[in-house]
Formats: sequence, structure tokens, C-alpha cells
Amino acid sequence: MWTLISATPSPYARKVRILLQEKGLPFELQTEVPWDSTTKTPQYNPLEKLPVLIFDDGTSIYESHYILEYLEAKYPKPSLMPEGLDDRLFAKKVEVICDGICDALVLAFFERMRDPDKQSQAWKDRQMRKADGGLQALASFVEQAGGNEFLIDNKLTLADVAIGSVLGWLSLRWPDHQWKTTHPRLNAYFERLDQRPTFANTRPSAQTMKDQVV
Ligand SMILES: N[C@@H](CCC(=O)N[C@@H](CS(=O)(=O)O)C(=O)NCC(=O)O)C(=O)O
Repeated sequence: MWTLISATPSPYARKVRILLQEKGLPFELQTEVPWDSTTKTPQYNPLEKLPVLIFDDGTSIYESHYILEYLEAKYPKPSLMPEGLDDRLFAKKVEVICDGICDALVLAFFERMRDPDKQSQAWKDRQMRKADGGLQALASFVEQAGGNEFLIDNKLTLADVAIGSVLGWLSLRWPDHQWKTTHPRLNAYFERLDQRPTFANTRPSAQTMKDQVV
């Protein structure tokens, strides 16, 4: 059986966990802290990042957007991509924005872990500005979807999986961020989406990092 190396808070890994379940592809979850010395991630990804999907023959793929593209190409039914080319490209653009919000906030998260006198406020402000810009874009997409349950073609697609994953992680890791107040319709869309069983059973939780990493 396939193994997915994941971490309990990981928004990137959550996308893969949701898609594997939505496609009915069985897998074992191997939960790790990728920054701890005990992690197995580097054995399967030279970039030392999870998620990593390990196949029965021991080979592996990594980088969440690539894993999702791989799964959609190899196991197209049920599809989590829209029909039309422009809608398919839009779904991938939404994933770019969601991953970019995560990337910026991961940088801010680790900056906050440095000794206070070593932290760069300018760097943290820059990352938060990117995240807020990304959230504004997502909010505008949801407005354009006019209250539909799903963003594109009113059916579940990669775009919904990516948005649900980043907003769930934001709620966990940045509980004081005011996006739910600033973007109430985005929050309403998220709250409804997060009730779907594959979202509800993959909700993020915090993890403890044992080793000093910055
Ligand atoms: N672009 C990557 C990002 C993956 C990533 O940053 N994973 C983190 C864990 S988590 O932030 O998703 O919880 C990691 O493994 N970090 C270890 C490292 O950066 O050395 C993807 O989409 O898969």
C-alpha cells in the first residue's frame, strides 16, 4: 500500500490527503515532524520536505502540487479538475495563490521563532502583506462564485481543496489573523466546505518540534 509522509499541521499534505480520499486511493499515513532529526523525509525527498507519496516499489514523489497533478493524470476518475481548459488553468492559479500564502506565512512563522533581537520586522511585515494580498484574491474569487458551495462549475475541484487547506492552517497557526472578519463570505464558504467528510477528517492540529531549526 502507498505511504504518505505527512505532518499534522501541514496544509500542503492536507491537499494530498483530501485528494487521495476523494479519489478512493488507499494509503497509509506516516505522520512526522520534518524538522526533527528522527524524520524519514530526507530518505524519500532530497529537498527534505513533506508531503511525500511513497509507492509500493519504494519510489516516491513530492511537492504537493506535483503529487496532485500526478494523481489527477494517472487516476482521472473521479476528477477534481474542471472540464474546460480555462477553468482547469484557473484552478491551478488558485492553488498557486494558496501555496503562496502558506509559503509566506511559513517564512514569517520561522522568523518569529528567532530570538526577538534577531527578528526582522520588515521581513515579517513583507510576508504578512503577501498573505493578505493572497487572501484578498481568494475572497474576490469566492465573491465571483456568487455563494456557490464550490468555486468552479459548482463542483468540488482542486481549487476548493487548496483553499480549504490554507484557511484551515491559517485558523490553526495564525488564530489572531482577522481574515474571517475582513472576508465574511470567504469564511462562510470555508465553514461549509470544512464540513465535507474528507475535510473534516483531515483538519490540522499543532505539532511539537523537538530540534532547534533557526
Ligand atoms: N512546496 C512544498 C512545501 C512543503 C513544505 O514546506 N513542507 C514542510 C512541512 S509543513 O510546513 O507542510 O508542515 C516541510 O517539510 N518543511 C521541512 C523543511 O522545510 O525542511 C509543497 O507544496 O509540498
